[in-house]
Amino acid sequence: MQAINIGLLGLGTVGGGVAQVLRDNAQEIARRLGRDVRIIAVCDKSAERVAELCPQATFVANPMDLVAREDVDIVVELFGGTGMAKEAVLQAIQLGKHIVTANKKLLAEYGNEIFALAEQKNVMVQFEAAVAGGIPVIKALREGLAANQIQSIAGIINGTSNFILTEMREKGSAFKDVLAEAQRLGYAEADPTFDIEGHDAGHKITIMSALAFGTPVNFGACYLEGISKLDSRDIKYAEELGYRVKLLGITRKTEKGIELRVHPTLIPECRLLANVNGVMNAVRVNADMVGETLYYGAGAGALPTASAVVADLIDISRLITADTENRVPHLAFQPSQVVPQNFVSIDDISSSYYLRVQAADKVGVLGTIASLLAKENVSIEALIQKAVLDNNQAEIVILTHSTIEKNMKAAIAAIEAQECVAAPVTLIRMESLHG
Ligand SMILES: NC(=O)C1=CN([C@@H]2O[C@H](COP(=O)(O)OP(=O)(O)OC[C@H]3O[C@@H](n4cnc5c(N)ncnc54)[C@H](O)[C@@H]3O)[C@@H](O)[C@H]2O)C=CC1
Ligand SMILES: N[C@@H](CC=O)C(=O)O
Ligand code: NA
Repeated sequence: MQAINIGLLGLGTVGGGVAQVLRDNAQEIARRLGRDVRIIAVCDKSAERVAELCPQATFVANPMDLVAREDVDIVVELFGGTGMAKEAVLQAIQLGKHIVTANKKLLAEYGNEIFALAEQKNVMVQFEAAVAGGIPVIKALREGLAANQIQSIAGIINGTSNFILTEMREKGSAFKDVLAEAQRLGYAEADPTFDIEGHDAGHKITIMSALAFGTPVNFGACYLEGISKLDSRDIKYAEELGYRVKLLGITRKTEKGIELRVHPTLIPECRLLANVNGVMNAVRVNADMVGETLYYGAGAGALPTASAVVADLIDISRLITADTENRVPHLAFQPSQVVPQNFVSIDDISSSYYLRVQAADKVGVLGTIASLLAKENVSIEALIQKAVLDNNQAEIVILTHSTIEKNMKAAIAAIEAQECVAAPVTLIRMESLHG
């Protein structure tokens, strides 16, 4: 059988991994697929890197020339970002090329336009590497769980943030040193703010939310809060109370609509997700028939991500001649069934909370705080006073029962308005992750 010809846009961390996987596992892949997969053309800023890593391929300086090549069957987009990547992907689809991409930003922001054009042009856009790197979670959501109504997804889906949180907790390392190490190891995005401010996890949970609930991708509806403002004291106090702090992406179907959010979260240390460390990712899916399932593996890095890219190449190569109706729909549901739904504002979610209040260490302060919480219907689950700080101040750590976020924020505003309260109150949401 004729080989499948790949045109590669981007030979960076992931592109280099794809070249290596296709080279080192060429025989295994051909045994599975019944034909060879070969990279025939590469566009990258560095012609030298192309000559070194893909000596068999033609270097192409202009991405538009690569996507226009008649001998290219599948375009693999690994540029990243939404500039040239978007232009080249749309043009490739226009020209009838199938696409494999690892670009979650592109799909979370422009997926609706890209999938609509792909359906019109009868081509496939595959993106397993875009969510949780090497973990086949897109496959699980689109195919493995297709018999279910999905209820919720919660995941550690940014390897860089999880690596930083793990190193801070285990070794007491400084935030910026660990971030530099994550960049050196090829885990971080070209602009690492996307990792530490929650955008990357937001892109990924947005894509999973669309797949789970049959909605168009709607990144604008995603609440984002990253790890950059986390204080190591909160990680320590959480630990003393039996919790770990993780950056979670959460999407959940509720009576009010779909929740879609990313934020640091306290998780009981006995839960599996609390014990996912380093660059590892894990996604927990709750669905009505199967119950809880958990997917774990490397969420970033050259070879794990390339593993997902090459799996998509194999999938497309198998389906290339299949009728359109036999293909798995891009967003898991038939295009006519992908319908807009209501998303819940962060103020209307229900959660329990960890609060840290810095206040004067004097009689009556605890009582004042407790009564301000009670006034907003916030009930306290645990309250401890931590070490007395300089200036006669103490830190009060409070765990609350579940309450509506706007009530919690109203109580915090009232607490912060007290003269005895010396600094903004720290709030971290909690997830019990049971049931
Ligand atoms: N690094 C990782 O662990 C993972 C990355 N991803 C995604 O994979 C994609 C690629 O990421 P990396 O390989 O880490 O990035 P990278 O920055 O290492 O590689 C990008 C490559 O594309 C080339 N490039 C970019 N724009 C170009 C243009 N206009 N013309 C020619 N060459 C151009 C650059 O020269 C570079 O070699 C991104 O969308 C990223 O979000 C997804 C999962 C994991
Ligand atoms: N920067 C991302 C890479 C994979 O998607 C991460 O750290 O998870
Ligand atoms: Na994946």
